[in-house]
Amino acid sequence: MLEALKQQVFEANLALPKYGLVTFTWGNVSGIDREQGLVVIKPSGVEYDVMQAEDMVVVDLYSGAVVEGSKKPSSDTPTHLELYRQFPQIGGIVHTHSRHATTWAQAGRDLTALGTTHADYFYGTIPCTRLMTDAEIQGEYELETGKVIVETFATRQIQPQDVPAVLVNSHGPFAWGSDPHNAVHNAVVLEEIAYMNLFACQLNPTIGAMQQTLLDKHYLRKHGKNAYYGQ
Ligand SMILES: O=C(CO)[C@@H](O)[C@H](O)COP(=O)(O)O
Repeated sequence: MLEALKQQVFEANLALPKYGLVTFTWGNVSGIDREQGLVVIKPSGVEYDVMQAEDMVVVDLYSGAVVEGSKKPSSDTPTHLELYRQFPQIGGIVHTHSRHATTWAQAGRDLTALGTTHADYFYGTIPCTRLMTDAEIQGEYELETGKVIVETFATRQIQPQDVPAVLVNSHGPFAWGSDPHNAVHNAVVLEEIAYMNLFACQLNPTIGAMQQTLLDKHYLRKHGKNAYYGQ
Protein backbone atom coordinates (compact mmCIF):
# COMPACT_ATOMS: atom_id res chain seq x y z
CA MET A 1 0.00 0.00 0.00
CA LEU A 2 1.26 3.49 -0.83
CA GLU A 3 4.55 2.15 -2.22
CA ALA A 4 5.16 5.20 -4.42
CA LEU A 5 4.58 7.63 -1.53
CA LYS A 6 6.82 5.56 0.74
CA GLN A 7 9.61 5.82 -1.85
CA GLN A 8 9.05 9.59 -2.16
CA VAL A 9 9.16 10.08 1.61
CA PHE A 10 12.20 7.81 1.93
CA GLU A 11 14.14 9.78 -0.71
CA ALA A 12 13.09 13.08 0.88
CA ASN A 13 14.39 11.91 4.28
CA LEU A 14 17.73 10.96 2.72
CA ALA A 15 17.96 14.49 1.31
CA LEU A 16 18.16 15.92 4.87
CA PRO A 17 21.74 14.74 5.60
CA LYS A 18 22.64 15.25 1.93
CA TYR A 19 21.88 18.98 2.27
CA GLY A 20 23.39 19.22 5.76
CA LEU A 21 20.07 19.92 7.47
CA VAL A 22 20.40 17.23 10.17
CA THR A 23 22.87 15.48 12.46
CA PHE A 24 22.49 11.90 13.74
CA THR A 25 18.80 10.88 13.52
CA TRP A 26 17.42 14.37 13.99
CA GLY A 27 14.68 15.62 11.69
CA ASN A 28 11.88 13.92 9.81
CA VAL A 29 9.91 14.14 6.55
CA SER A 30 6.38 12.98 5.83
CA GLY A 31 3.95 12.89 2.91
CA ILE A 32 0.19 12.48 2.69
CA ASP A 33 -2.35 10.58 0.60
CA ARG A 34 -5.39 12.76 1.23
CA GLU A 35 -7.76 10.45 -0.68
CA GLN A 36 -7.01 7.61 1.75
CA GLY A 37 -6.44 9.88 4.78
CA LEU A 38 -3.04 8.31 5.37
CA VAL A 39 0.34 9.84 6.18
CA VAL A 40 3.71 8.23 5.50
CA ILE A 41 6.51 9.29 7.85
CA LYS A 42 10.08 8.42 8.76
CA PRO A 43 10.59 5.81 11.51
CA SER A 44 11.81 7.13 14.86
CA GLY A 45 15.49 6.98 15.74
CA VAL A 46 16.67 5.15 12.62
CA GLU A 47 20.06 6.19 11.20
CA TYR A 48 19.72 7.70 7.73
CA ASP A 49 22.55 5.59 6.31
CA VAL A 50 20.73 2.34 7.10
CA MET A 51 17.17 3.54 6.43
CA GLN A 52 15.14 1.76 3.74
CA ALA A 53 11.92 2.70 1.93
CA GLU A 54 10.16 -0.24 3.58
CA ASP A 55 11.00 1.26 7.00
CA MET A 56 8.56 4.13 6.39
CA VAL A 57 5.55 4.06 8.69
CA VAL A 58 1.95 4.64 7.57
CA VAL A 59 -0.39 6.32 10.07
CA ASP A 60 -4.03 7.40 10.03
CA LEU A 61 -4.41 11.17 9.54
CA TYR A 62 -7.07 11.51 12.25
CA SER A 63 -6.33 8.82 14.85
CA GLY A 64 -2.55 8.66 14.42
CA ALA A 65 -2.81 4.88 14.60
CA VAL A 66 -0.10 2.93 12.76
CA VAL A 67 -1.80 1.13 9.86
CA GLU A 68 1.37 -0.24 8.27
CA GLY A 69 5.00 -0.61 9.31
CA SER A 70 6.98 -2.47 11.90
CA LYS A 71 8.86 0.51 13.32
CA LYS A 72 7.74 3.34 15.63
CA PRO A 73 6.74 6.48 13.70
CA SER A 74 8.73 9.67 14.23
CA SER A 75 8.31 11.23 17.67
CA ASP A 76 7.09 14.39 15.86
CA THR A 77 4.25 12.56 14.07
CA PRO A 78 1.43 14.32 16.01
CA THR A 79 2.85 17.69 14.91
CA HIS A 80 2.85 16.62 11.26
CA LEU A 81 -0.70 15.26 11.54
CA GLU A 82 -2.08 18.48 13.07
CA LEU A 83 -0.51 20.55 10.28
CA TYR A 84 -2.00 18.25 7.60
CA ARG A 85 -5.42 18.49 9.23
CA GLN A 86 -5.37 22.29 9.56
CA PHE A 87 -3.45 23.19 6.38
CA PRO A 88 -5.38 21.25 3.68
CA GLN A 89 -3.23 22.49 0.78
CA ILE A 90 0.05 20.93 1.91
CA GLY A 91 1.34 17.60 0.68
CA GLY A 92 4.65 17.20 2.49
CA ILE A 93 6.22 18.37 5.78
CA VAL A 94 9.79 18.44 7.05
CA HIS A 95 11.20 19.16 10.48
CA THR A 96 14.93 19.73 11.03
CA HIS A 97 17.36 21.22 13.51
CA SER A 98 19.30 22.96 10.75
CA ARG A 99 21.70 25.11 12.68
CA HIS A 100 21.02 28.66 11.48
CA ALA A 101 17.24 28.38 11.37
CA THR A 102 17.38 26.74 14.81
CA THR A 103 19.53 29.63 16.04
CA TRP A 104 16.76 32.09 15.11
CA ALA A 105 14.16 29.79 16.71
CA GLN A 106 16.17 29.65 19.94
CA ALA A 107 16.43 33.45 19.89
CA GLY A 108 12.65 33.66 19.45
CA ARG A 109 13.11 35.81 16.34
CA ASP A 110 11.11 35.94 13.08
CA LEU A 111 12.97 35.67 9.78
CA THR A 112 12.16 38.97 8.06
CA ALA A 113 12.22 39.10 4.26
CA LEU A 114 15.50 40.93 3.58
CA GLY A 115 16.19 39.94 -0.03
CA THR A 116 15.08 38.24 -3.21
CA THR A 117 16.27 34.77 -2.15
CA HIS A 118 13.61 34.93 0.55
CA ALA A 119 11.06 36.55 -1.78
CA ASP A 120 11.37 33.75 -4.36
CA TYR A 121 9.99 31.23 -1.86
CA PHE A 122 8.29 32.99 1.06
CA TYR A 123 5.79 35.83 0.62
CA GLY A 124 6.90 37.77 3.69
CA THR A 125 8.12 37.16 7.23
CA ILE A 126 8.68 33.56 8.35
CA PRO A 127 7.17 33.70 11.84
CA CYS A 128 8.58 32.36 15.11
CA THR A 129 5.90 30.97 17.40
CA ARG A 130 5.28 32.12 20.94
CA LEU A 131 6.76 30.11 23.80
CA MET A 132 4.63 27.09 24.67
CA THR A 133 3.06 27.06 28.13
CA ASP A 134 4.15 24.55 30.78
CA ALA A 135 0.75 22.90 30.44
CA GLU A 136 1.21 22.50 26.67
CA ILE A 137 4.72 21.10 27.15
CA GLN A 138 3.66 18.70 29.90
CA GLY A 139 0.52 17.71 27.97
CA GLU A 140 0.38 16.24 24.48
CA TYR A 141 3.56 18.15 23.59
CA GLU A 142 3.93 17.20 19.93
CA LEU A 143 0.22 17.80 19.20
CA GLU A 144 0.42 21.12 21.06
CA THR A 145 3.46 22.05 18.97
CA GLY A 146 1.30 21.65 15.87
CA LYS A 147 -1.48 23.68 17.44
CA VAL A 148 0.83 26.57 18.33
CA ILE A 149 2.07 26.66 14.72
CA VAL A 150 -1.52 26.81 13.43
CA GLU A 151 -2.36 29.48 16.03
CA THR A 152 0.63 31.58 14.90
CA PHE A 153 -0.52 31.61 11.27
CA ALA A 154 -4.12 32.35 12.23
CA THR A 155 -3.38 35.21 14.65
CA ARG A 156 -0.81 36.79 12.33
CA GLN A 157 -3.04 36.26 9.28
CA ILE A 158 -0.30 34.47 7.30
CA GLN A 159 -1.34 32.00 4.59
CA PRO A 160 0.61 28.69 4.95
CA GLN A 161 0.74 28.25 1.17
CA ASP A 162 2.40 31.69 0.85
CA VAL A 163 4.88 31.20 3.71
CA PRO A 164 5.61 27.44 3.81
CA ALA A 165 7.74 27.44 6.96
CA VAL A 166 7.76 28.37 10.64
CA LEU A 167 10.27 28.59 13.49
CA VAL A 168 9.04 26.86 16.65
CA ASN A 169 10.31 28.93 19.57
CA SER A 170 13.19 27.27 21.49
CA HIS A 171 12.97 24.27 19.17
CA GLY A 172 13.53 24.57 15.42
CA PRO A 173 12.08 24.90 11.90
CA PHE A 174 9.20 23.13 10.23
CA ALA A 175 8.70 23.60 6.47
CA TRP A 176 6.12 22.22 4.09
CA GLY A 177 5.22 22.13 0.42
CA SER A 178 3.14 20.52 -2.31
CA ASP A 179 4.92 17.19 -1.75
CA PRO A 180 7.84 15.81 0.35
CA HIS A 181 10.47 16.87 -2.21
CA ASN A 182 9.06 20.42 -2.35
CA ALA A 183 8.98 20.57 1.45
CA VAL A 184 12.68 19.66 1.64
CA HIS A 185 13.47 22.24 -1.04
CA ASN A 186 11.77 24.91 1.10
CA ALA A 187 13.66 23.69 4.19
CA VAL A 188 16.98 24.05 2.37
CA VAL A 189 16.12 27.60 1.26
CA LEU A 190 14.95 28.41 4.82
CA GLU A 191 18.35 27.42 6.18
CA GLU A 192 20.12 29.51 3.52
CA ILE A 193 17.97 32.51 4.42
CA ALA A 194 18.63 32.03 8.15
CA TYR A 195 22.37 31.97 7.44
CA MET A 196 22.27 35.11 5.28
CA ASN A 197 19.98 37.03 7.65
CA LEU A 198 22.34 36.36 10.55
CA PHE A 199 25.15 38.24 8.79
CA ALA A 200 22.96 40.87 7.12
CA CYS A 201 21.67 41.88 10.57
CA GLN A 202 25.24 42.01 11.93
CA LEU A 203 26.47 44.11 8.99
CA ASN A 204 23.46 46.42 9.24
CA PRO A 205 21.79 46.25 12.68
CA THR A 206 19.11 48.71 11.62
CA ILE A 207 18.12 46.70 8.52
CA GLY A 208 14.39 46.49 7.88
CA ALA A 209 12.13 44.43 5.64
CA MET A 210 12.83 44.57 1.91
CA GLN A 211 10.75 46.80 -0.41
CA GLN A 212 7.22 45.42 -0.84
CA THR A 213 7.43 46.02 -4.61
CA LEU A 214 10.54 43.81 -4.83
CA LEU A 215 8.98 41.13 -2.64
CA ASP A 216 5.84 41.16 -4.80
CA LYS A 217 7.83 41.01 -8.04
CA HIS A 218 9.93 38.01 -7.02
CA TYR A 219 7.25 36.00 -5.27
CA LEU A 220 4.35 36.59 -7.65
CA ARG A 221 6.35 36.10 -10.88
CA LYS A 222 7.35 32.66 -9.54
CA HIS A 223 4.14 31.62 -7.81
CA GLY A 224 1.43 33.52 -9.65
CA LYS A 225 -1.48 35.52 -8.30
CA ASN A 226 -2.80 32.47 -6.41
CA ALA A 227 0.60 32.25 -4.73
CA TYR A 228 0.21 28.49 -4.57
CA TYR A 229 3.34 26.54 -5.46
CA GLY A 230 3.89 28.08 -8.86
CA GLN A 231 0.31 27.74 -10.14
O1 LIG B 1 12.61 17.57 17.24
C1 LIG B 1 13.32 16.59 17.39
C2 LIG B 1 14.15 16.49 18.61
O2 LIG B 1 13.98 17.71 19.35
C3 LIG B 1 13.37 15.56 16.33
O3 LIG B 1 14.09 16.06 15.22
C4 LIG B 1 14.00 14.26 16.72
O4 LIG B 1 15.36 14.35 16.88
C5 LIG B 1 13.68 13.27 15.62
O5 LIG B 1 13.06 12.27 16.22
P1 LIG B 1 12.54 11.03 15.36
O6 LIG B 1 11.91 11.55 14.10
O7 LIG B 1 13.77 10.18 15.03
O8 LIG B 1 11.58 10.35 16.29
